[in-house]
Amino acid sequence: MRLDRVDVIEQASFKWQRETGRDADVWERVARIVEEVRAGGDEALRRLTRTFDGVDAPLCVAPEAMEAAFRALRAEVRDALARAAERIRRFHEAQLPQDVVLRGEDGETLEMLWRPLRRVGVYAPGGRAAYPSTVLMDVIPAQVAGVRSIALASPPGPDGLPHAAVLAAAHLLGVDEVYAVGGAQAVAALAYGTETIASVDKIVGPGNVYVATAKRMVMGDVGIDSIAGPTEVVVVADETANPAYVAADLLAQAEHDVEAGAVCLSSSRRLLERVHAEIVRQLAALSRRDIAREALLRHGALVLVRSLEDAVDLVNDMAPEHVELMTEDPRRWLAKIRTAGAVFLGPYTPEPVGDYFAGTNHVLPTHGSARFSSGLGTLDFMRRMTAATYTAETLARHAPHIEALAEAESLTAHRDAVRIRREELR
Ligand SMILES: NC(=O)c1ccc[n+]([C@@H]2O[C@H](COP(=O)([O-])OP(=O)(O)OC[C@H]3O[C@@H](n4cnc5c(N)ncnc54)[C@H](O)[C@@H]3O)[C@@H](O)[C@H]2O)c1
Ligand SMILES: N[C@H](CO)Cc1c[nH]c[nH+]1
Ligand SMILES: [Zn+2]
Repeated sequence: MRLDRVDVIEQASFKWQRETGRDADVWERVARIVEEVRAGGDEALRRLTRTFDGVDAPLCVAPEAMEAAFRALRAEVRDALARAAERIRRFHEAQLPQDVVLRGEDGETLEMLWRPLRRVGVYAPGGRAAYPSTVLMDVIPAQVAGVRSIALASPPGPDGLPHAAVLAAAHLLGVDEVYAVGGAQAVAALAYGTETIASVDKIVGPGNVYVATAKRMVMGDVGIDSIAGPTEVVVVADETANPAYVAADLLAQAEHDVEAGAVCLSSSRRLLERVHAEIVRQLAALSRRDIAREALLRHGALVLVRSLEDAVDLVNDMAPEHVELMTEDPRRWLAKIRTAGAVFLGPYTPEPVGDYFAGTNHVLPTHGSARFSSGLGTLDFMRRMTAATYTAETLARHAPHIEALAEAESLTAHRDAVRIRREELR
């Protein structure tokens, strides 16, 4: 999006450019970091932290430092964190699944049982901003799911510690294993382990393009939640939308990262022109205007669509992290949205309510990955396991069919494992 003159583009010429981390340069850089950590352990982590964070930081954060950070937090922030935590916990408790138990007609019992993961690594970003809210979003669903072992990684600031508010949030939630390490090196350490950091079964949490790329790279050796990279918002607005609200919400995501994306789709040229004017006006007063401006120049757009139907089709193709519906009857359009991380309805649900307080999770898939993955939730910290119990009668009834299938696959030992019992039962 250009900011020096009104810039509204037609739907036909809109192509959303997103940095995926797939480009050779980022991929190679991250691959080198991951290999360095695998080969060099703690020593490599310290070296990489010096390079990318510019500090010599001890890896482990002492519980006293977390408690001190919690005590030093402004009372209203402490109160807001506690209230947000309660709301997030409530919504994630409501997501706890039920086991399935099916008693079959031949006497068998078939079960699908949910089990918490044993140990997870959670990432709270900390490069361009501090994310105590992400600590809540990462940790609470894990706790609700019943995960016993949680390791939190977040990059150190100039004092060698993760941001004080991140430490305070960890203390509030009772997380006692915190590492001052960030970026791709943190993901590699959690995936493969070092002398100090024990490897985990799954890594969750958002981060910049290096974090997101490292998660892609270690996936398979450990589980990951989703590709939760630089944030994105698409606002679908009609002529009833307030241009100042639309502009404010685009800027709210643009201020995260120069790689953030912010797009408004509307069938009203007049609305888009007014949004542009509002962006220029509001941007000038932003504390992070340099980041937001760069993000808008690279990944921002005001797109004139033929109709709101077309806007929703476009949303489904883009599969953005966040969608805001600032239209008349937003529920009508919600019903047609199939691929988005999270949707915010109406003029009084700006996306930051979800970032901080509503109780929904703000760790969400970006870069089109909402086509196949979802935002973080309680189920991400659980896995399903099936169980089957046969009686002698069940086996006797099913044996001929199992044996026939085993023979069709030429797996005679399979057949015999059933036959040996059947013969004994005769
Ligand atoms: N999708 C989501 O759910 C979600 C939620 C919250 C935040 N976010 C995103 O998280 C990101 C946070 O980014 P951030 O940068 O502030 O913090 P970050 O913690 O993700 O990244 C900081 C780390 O990046 C590494 N790094 C920086 N420059 C590097 C380079 N040139 N080469 C290799 N490594 C390098 C460093 O190790 C540093 O510690 C933003 O893009 C934000 O939009 C996304
Ligand atoms: N909008 C970000 C990605 O969903 C999350 C966040 C945290 N703090 C503020 N915003
Ligand atoms: Zn945000």
